[in-house]
Amino acid sequence: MKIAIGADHAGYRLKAELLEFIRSLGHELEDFGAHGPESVDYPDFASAVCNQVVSGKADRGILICGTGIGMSIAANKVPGIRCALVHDVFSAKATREHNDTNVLAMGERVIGPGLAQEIVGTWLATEFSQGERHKNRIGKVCALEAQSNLHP
Ligand SMILES: O=C(CO)[C@H](O)[C@H](O)[C@H](O)COP(=O)(O)O
Repeated sequence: MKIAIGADHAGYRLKAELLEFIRSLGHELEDFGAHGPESVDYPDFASAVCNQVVSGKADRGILICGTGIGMSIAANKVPGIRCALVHDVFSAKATREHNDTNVLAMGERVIGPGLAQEIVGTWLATEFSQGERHKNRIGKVCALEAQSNLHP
C-alpha cells in the first residue's frame, strides 16, 4: 500500500523509528515531516497527510504527536477521513475491522517504539470485516459528516 506519514515536534522521533519498519513490510511510504524538535503545529501535518488519503494519492495515513489526540481531532475534521487514536493492539485490529479507519494516530509521549510497531503492523495488515452492521454504522457516520458540512 501507499502510506503517508506525518508528525509534529512531539512525534517526529517515533515517526523516524517507524519508517524503516513500515518499508520492511513492503509498503511505499511518503514522509511529510516534521523532521526535528522545532515547535510546529500538528494540524498542518494532519492536513498534509489526510489530503493525500482523500485525494487517493495514499491508501492510508499515519499521524503522530505527543498524545495522538491533537492529530486525531484535526484528521477527523477532514471529510472522508476516519482516524482512530490507538495505543493498544486490540484496538488497532478492531478499528480496521469495524470502522474501516483510513488514518491511524498515536502519541510518542504515551507509547514506545516496540508497541507502536505492533500497532502499525496490525493496523496495516487488518482488512475491514465487510460486515453489514459495520457498513450501516459507517454510513451513518458519513451522513453526520455530510450534515455538518451543510451546517458548519
Ligand atoms: O495536541 C496534542 C495534545 O493533545 C499533541 O500531543 C501535541 O503534540 C502537543 O500539544 C504539543 O505540546 P508542546 O507543549 O507544544 O510540545
